Amino acid sequence: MQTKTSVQSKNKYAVTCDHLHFSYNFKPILQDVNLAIPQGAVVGLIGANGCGKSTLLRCLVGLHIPQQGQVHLFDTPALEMNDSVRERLGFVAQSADLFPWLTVEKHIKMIGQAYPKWRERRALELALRLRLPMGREVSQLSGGDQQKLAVVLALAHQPDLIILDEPVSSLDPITRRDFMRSLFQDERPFFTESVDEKNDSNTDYAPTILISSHLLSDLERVVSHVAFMRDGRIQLFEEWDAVLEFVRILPKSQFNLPTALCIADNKEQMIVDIRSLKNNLAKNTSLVRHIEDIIAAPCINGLDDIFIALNS
Ligand SMILES: Nc1ncnc2c1ncn2[C@@H]1O[C@H](COP(=O)(O)OP(=O)(O)OP(=O)(O)O)[C@@H](O)[C@H]1O
Repeated sequence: MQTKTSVQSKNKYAVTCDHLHFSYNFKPILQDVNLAIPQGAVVGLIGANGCGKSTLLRCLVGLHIPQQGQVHLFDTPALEMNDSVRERLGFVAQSADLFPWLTVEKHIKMIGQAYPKWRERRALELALRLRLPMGREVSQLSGGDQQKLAVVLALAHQPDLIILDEPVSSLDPITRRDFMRSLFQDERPFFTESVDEKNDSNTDYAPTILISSHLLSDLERVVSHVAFMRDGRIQLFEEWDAVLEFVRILPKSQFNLPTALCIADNKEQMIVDIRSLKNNLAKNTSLVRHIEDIIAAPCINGLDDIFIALNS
């Protein structure tokens, strides 16, 4: 399983975003988005409908041009991506971008011609494992099968950065579980497992993965990091283990801390990180009285807890 332990180095980023702003027809969608995703991280991008997740992902891969700010993929500006960076990227948009008249098998064979590192055999294996009907044209595939094919195509050139925009939204629960296991929970990512390629020199392949999904229980099993968006801003970007250990959701009726000390708040609750509260103890005497109770407050149970607190 690829976990936070496979995050290679905090100093090496697969993706950085600096003060990104994006508007549709003067309507601001992304507002001062900053992100630095370490290489090897598996990041869950989470947020309510319409908060800007797809827009952000499209800015990251250079499909949208931000009005302000910069995106870098492996230190190259996204808008100046050359073929060598493009080959390191696998992107699956929310609606699959496929040729309706081509079969599954033809897609796998044809798309490969554009990539020097294309693993056709592995792509065929994954397609079979996901029970894709190889001889059927895309126009006759279900929405879920189209999603699966788009992911197979995005992974087959062994990209170093995989960006998936709601890749499992049309899959039934059993297929979804198999699919997530194929991608994340094997000993190594699926594409390095092929028996006939056991001697492949690239056995440490651990791509950086950014995946947006509303299926939070699926995400929390596989992510090393979480990025929560609200109203076009990144509200929280953190290692998932650190969130589980240090984040508390507190009732305002019991604790009423200054908003500046919170990650976010709603009418009834505050989301806090006890590490930053501890750093502020010297400046805020009322905190001193509360800090032990705050530390003793229950940890969060899952991504649902934060999602609900951020969006209620
Ligand atoms: N082409 C467009 N023109 C104008 N507005 C758009 C366009 N595409 C998206 N928007 C608006 O931008 C906002 C963000 O949309 P986006 O698709 O990025 O949200 P999202 O977080 O991915 O939502 P969801 O979870 O529903 O997929 C929404 O208010 C949406 O209506």
